[in-house]
Amino acid sequence: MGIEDILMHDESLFQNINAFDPDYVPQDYNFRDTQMEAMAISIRPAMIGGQPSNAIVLGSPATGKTTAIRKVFELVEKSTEKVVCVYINCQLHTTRFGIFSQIYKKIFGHIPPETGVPFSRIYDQIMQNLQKNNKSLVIALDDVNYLFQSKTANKVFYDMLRAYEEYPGVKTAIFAILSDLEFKYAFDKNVNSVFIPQEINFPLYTYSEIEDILKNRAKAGFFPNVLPEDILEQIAMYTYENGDLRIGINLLKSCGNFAEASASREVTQEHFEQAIDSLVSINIRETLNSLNDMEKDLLKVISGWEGVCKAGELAEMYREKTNSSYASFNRTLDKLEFVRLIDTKFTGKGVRGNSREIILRFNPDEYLI
Ligand SMILES: Nc1ncnc2c1ncn2[C@@H]1O[C@H](COP(=O)(O)OP(=O)(O)OP(=O)(O)O)[C@@H](O)[C@H]1O
Repeated sequence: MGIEDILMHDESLFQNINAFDPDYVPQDYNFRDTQMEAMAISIRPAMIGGQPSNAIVLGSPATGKTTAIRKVFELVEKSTEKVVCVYINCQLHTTRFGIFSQIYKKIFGHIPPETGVPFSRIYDQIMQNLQKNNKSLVIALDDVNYLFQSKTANKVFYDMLRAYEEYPGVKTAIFAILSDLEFKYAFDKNVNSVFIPQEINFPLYTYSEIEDILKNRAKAGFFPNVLPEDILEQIAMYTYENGDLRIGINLLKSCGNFAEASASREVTQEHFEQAIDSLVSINIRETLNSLNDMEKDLLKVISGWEGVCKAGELAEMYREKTNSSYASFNRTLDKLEFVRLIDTKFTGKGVRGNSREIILRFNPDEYLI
């Protein structure tokens, strides 16, 4: 059956539409060998009865951290039963109980009952099991900054890394993943003395790496000849400029959807432009949803501002409203700029950037803050 027949048959341009899903694990996973090797070096001692080492995994969103860790964990578990690897998303699991429940589930095959069982019992069962079976435990805490927000970071790190004191012979390590590069973490002393991580950096992809990754993804997702080379290049350039690979993967998918909707056999310039338009509004909405109350409050003040919005005047008004410090105002403003909801323009005047002009990057009438 040729491509024409296939298209006539099910009228789809997609060979595998799941290739664009967030949890799709690509077969070709290039450009991250160095980082995956560093992870393997950290875990390797545990495979021969030694102590695995801790790591901080740093990189902007969509630089491949989660995928790399999942791949390494899978390889480790394939080659030994001596190391238990658990991946935990800290946006979903923010409590000590929630996190150890995930570890418990990995070891015992089911989540512990949510009521009636104290944390200490679950913890004890996990550690006893590791001790008895002579297994090490390596956990990846993705978006670990959420544990600091919920004030559980110190407890969780302490429980994990000092387990050997109460359960001699138990070997544990943490891979802490951070995609908010601005985030400065600080632990208590008793955690600092046991959490001495090696740093594993995931740099932003270059243009040609992005193009290569997107080309492979398009190959896995579309039938041949659906995506012309020049559209791929435009998608790669847009992705590179926005610094987020997920945008490119989303764009591929929506280009395909727009092409299909207009019964076209290939993606055209018009479909690409439609895809860009739809993407911008989805992204802003998602970013707005992810803000905390303080960030939303500041953005509301900026949206309602009449005339030119200067940082100094904004700070005063915001601080009056919320009783917050200059430092927290600046942090919040930086965050809004970092997520690209605002731009700040230096005018060269004023102290400490007080005369910076704040410019909204979206139309506030179209979105609910
Ligand atoms: N080298 C690569 N090759 C192919 N696909 C990749 C590569 N790196 C990242 N991706 C894809 O980009 C998307 C984001 O990757 P991933 O979730 O691993 O990034 P991340 O750094 O953990 O992001 P975040 O910090 O936002 O959680 C996924 O769809 C993944 O498949």
